[in-house]
Amino acid sequence: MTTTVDEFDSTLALTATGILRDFNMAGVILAADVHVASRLTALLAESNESVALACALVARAVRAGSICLDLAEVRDEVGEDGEELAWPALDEWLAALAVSPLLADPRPLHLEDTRLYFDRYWREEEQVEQDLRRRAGRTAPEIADERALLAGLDRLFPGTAYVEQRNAAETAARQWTTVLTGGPGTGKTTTVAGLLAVLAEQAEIAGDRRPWIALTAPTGKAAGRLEEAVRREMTQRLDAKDTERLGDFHARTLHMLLGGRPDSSTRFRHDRDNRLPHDIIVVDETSMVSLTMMARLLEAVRPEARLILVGDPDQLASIEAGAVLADLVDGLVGGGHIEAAELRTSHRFGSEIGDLALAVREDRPEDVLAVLRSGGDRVRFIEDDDPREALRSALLPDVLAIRQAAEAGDTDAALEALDRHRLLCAHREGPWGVNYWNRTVERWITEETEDPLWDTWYVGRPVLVTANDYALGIYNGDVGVTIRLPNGSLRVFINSSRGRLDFAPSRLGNIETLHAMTIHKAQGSQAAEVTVLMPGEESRLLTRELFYTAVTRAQDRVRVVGTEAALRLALSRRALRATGLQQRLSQATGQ
Ligand SMILES: Nc1ncnc2c1ncn2[C@@H]1O[C@H](COP(=O)(O)OP(=O)(O)OP(=O)(O)O)[C@@H](O)[C@H]1O
Repeated sequence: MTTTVDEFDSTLALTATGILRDFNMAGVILAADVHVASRLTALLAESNESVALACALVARAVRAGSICLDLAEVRDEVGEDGEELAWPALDEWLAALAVSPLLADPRPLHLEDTRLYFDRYWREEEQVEQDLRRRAGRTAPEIADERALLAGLDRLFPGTAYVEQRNAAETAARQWTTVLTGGPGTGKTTTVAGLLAVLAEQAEIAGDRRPWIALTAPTGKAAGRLEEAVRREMTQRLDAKDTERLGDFHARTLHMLLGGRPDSSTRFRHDRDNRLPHDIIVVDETSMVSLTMMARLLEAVRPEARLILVGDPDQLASIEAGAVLADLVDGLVGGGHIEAAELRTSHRFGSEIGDLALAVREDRPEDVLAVLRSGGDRVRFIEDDDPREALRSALLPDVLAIRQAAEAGDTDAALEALDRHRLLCAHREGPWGVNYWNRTVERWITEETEDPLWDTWYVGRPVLVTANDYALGIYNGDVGVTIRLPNGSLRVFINSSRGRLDFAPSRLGNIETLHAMTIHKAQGSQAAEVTVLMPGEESRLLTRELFYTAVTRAQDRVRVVGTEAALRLALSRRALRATGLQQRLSQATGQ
């Protein structure tokens, strides 16, 4: 058999030989993975091909968000693409690794059972495990006045409607580390606000100063939402005394809380030698926190500070390596180190979106389809493999409303129209991708308005900020609109957690057009109405977590566009990430 090699295909490593070449040609590993393996094996004079292959496969695993490679499972996980390849037998593979210079000091790789790690992730995982075990092993925090605690919980979470939240708050009040989990609208923020009030009351009773509280989240957008939601709870539900006890606060990104350093993207001003001064640290959207950030946070939290990790473990995990929240639920709670604080009842959605989300979480595909097809107001399923017409009629009214308001210089109306609707795509490129749909919407605008939109910056261009810019005060996930000022010039107005800011277009670097957005980027944000464009069945991104994350971005209405086959496929596939944190935490003694 002869194979034609496309020498311009950047995924192919033209210099690869032997087993690396075979795996590369089959599309299992990319050129970048081959380079990592070749460099490491050359540096440490390792000639065993199966070790080189293991190296390349670890690089591949990390690219896909795993912390490590499970050698016992990789063959199944690769599936069809690897069927014809000469995989090493597991025992021989492990034996070759055991004597490899790559696993001797200074070891770039670590082997733990059948899990193979790059050193950095192995160390981070171990640090996270040990810090969590240490925190869980401390004597429980003292309650200044038991009766006042119970009375406070009853006051802040009254009646049967709040029982779940009351119990979660009580659990959290009695431990140093809490993982507070729940789907969207299950009252996580309400629980946090009530818990903070109870803890502040306890501090007052004990004669301590007002607790120093940090509210934080992995993205600026999520931090902004957290602050807004806690403020809302304070004004709507807490009485004046509780509010006064809590004092004023601002939510910040984890980067800002830990204190970014110009010389490093993975090290911060606050660390084990310079701990955070706070007494209570609340982290929202913990599903988006990577292993590296969790490691940095845990080393910076004082042992006698409470840590409350809030999130939804069914959502997509961080785009960086790790699936920390799910591991904490399975390992820290499942391993019996701490008590669970889980919220299950949705209070926000009309029941249809709540029912849909629950059916996805609980893996009931027939019910998912039944809710989607029930013909209700809030959930619609447009079963079409050519979504153009459906999307045009769904999107155009809001797109034109943004444009009209932007032309008239009405920033409020333009930003309000922008928040009404999001088109979410799984991919960036290709026919189901954000780039294609951004261009398509722009073409529709041209057809409707006869404006050719020659320039990148046009009136009504909605934008998404894609990187934190501390100098400008805008953060990854912030959104804005390009407005025409009375003098004819264009100015971009962005809703940031620092308030509404405006800029000349030329000052903005990390920006994308926002007629469509990837589901990954939409994590941590919501819109009144969401249209989810399902990719074709061949999409590798199609997973249950992706679909769940997409539909739960909607506050009032969700429209799913795609085929039943694609939907069923998504529901049947989990976004698997190999990590060892859960296993480590589940072991009785992990020291
Ligand atoms: N026990 C309850 N009974 C009725 N309504 C509630 C209850 N708890 C919370 N709510 C209301 O439900 C909505 C969602 O609550 P909250 O914002 O606390 O949920 P959440 O889990 O933080 O949501 P998300 O993560 O999706 O932002 C809010 O409007 C809140 O006031």
